[in-house]
Amino acid sequence: MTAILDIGGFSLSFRTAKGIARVLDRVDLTVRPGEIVGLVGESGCGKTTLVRAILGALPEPVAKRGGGHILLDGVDTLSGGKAAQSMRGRDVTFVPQDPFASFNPLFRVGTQIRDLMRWRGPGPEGSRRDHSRQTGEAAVHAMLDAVQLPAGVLVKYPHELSGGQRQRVLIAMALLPQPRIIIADEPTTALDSILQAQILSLLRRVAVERGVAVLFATHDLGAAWEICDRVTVLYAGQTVEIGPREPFFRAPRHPYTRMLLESMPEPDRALRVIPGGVPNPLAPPEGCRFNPRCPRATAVCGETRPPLSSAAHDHLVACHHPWTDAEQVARG
Ligand SMILES: Nc1ncnc2c1ncn2[C@@H]1O[C@H](COP(=O)(O)OP(=O)(O)OP(=O)(O)O)[C@@H](O)[C@H]1O
Repeated sequence: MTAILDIGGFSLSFRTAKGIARVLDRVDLTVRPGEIVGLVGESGCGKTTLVRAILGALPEPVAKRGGGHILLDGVDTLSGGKAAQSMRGRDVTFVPQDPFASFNPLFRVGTQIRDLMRWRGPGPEGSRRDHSRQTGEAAVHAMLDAVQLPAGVLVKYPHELSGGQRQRVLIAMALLPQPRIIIADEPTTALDSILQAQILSLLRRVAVERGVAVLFATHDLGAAWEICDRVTVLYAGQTVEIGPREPFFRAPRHPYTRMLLESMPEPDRALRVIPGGVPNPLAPPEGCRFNPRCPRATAVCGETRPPLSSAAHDHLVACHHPWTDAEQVARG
């Protein structure tokens, strides 16, 4: 199936006062139509930078594009062309991390939703994009219903809603333009764990019902397990593993993925941490960027970057010494 989002060999650096920060290094990632893909990695691995690049919202002129491509439905999102601009907020929408900062505190929620509909709502009557006022109102009410909010939220100010309600409104706003893909950057980080689970299952349900694809950036593997069909792991700006949810969590191939999974808190087990930290992109290690922290690293890992290669069906890993099936079975 042709990917709705196709990122291949994409590199990006930032010019800083201290030199060039090589933040993304030949990243690969795809999202197929209707699919929910997790973009996972520790803080500082480049998730937000990649999300901004997909949205065509990089800080100019400090961001410098390297090689590779980001194609959204075949359109280069960083081209600055009309096609890329008109996709933003329509074919691709965004659910941000902080639900409060994303609203204007001076206007009622309904006003902000109607403004969005005016600029990015569905178009001519009968088409996929229908601009008529009644249809717009009906769509807003249907969407509030889908995210389980009463119509009364429309007359409230953002500060009169709870964090969970604000995030539900933002999900409704991301769905209203009938996008092909929603980009969600840590959408539940600001919420407590019970609300997080509720919002994630809501996001999954409404996306699946409407056939909308989701790219879900998170540092939380538990959250990825909750809602994703596939997971892509980014480490220090490099794609290290891509796999379907079940085999990915049952038999991770990359040592980083495995250690990331082991570092998830579990009852009756001491917390395990990955020693060291994500490298500074001003001076990243040669070869595989995880090699200084990796217990399986050998000389080749510091010399040559391993290509992404097939580990199992639809499961790719970029590692010179990936976990094998036999090792997974022996380790349990
Ligand atoms: N405008 C910028 N100029 C220079 N460096 C930047 C800029 N924006 C991000 N970076 C650097 O890029 C790297 C990746 O940051 P990014 O925010 O994309 O990571 P992340 O995985 O989203 O982390 P987090 O989960 O903490 O947001 C970091 O080292 C960060 O300092």
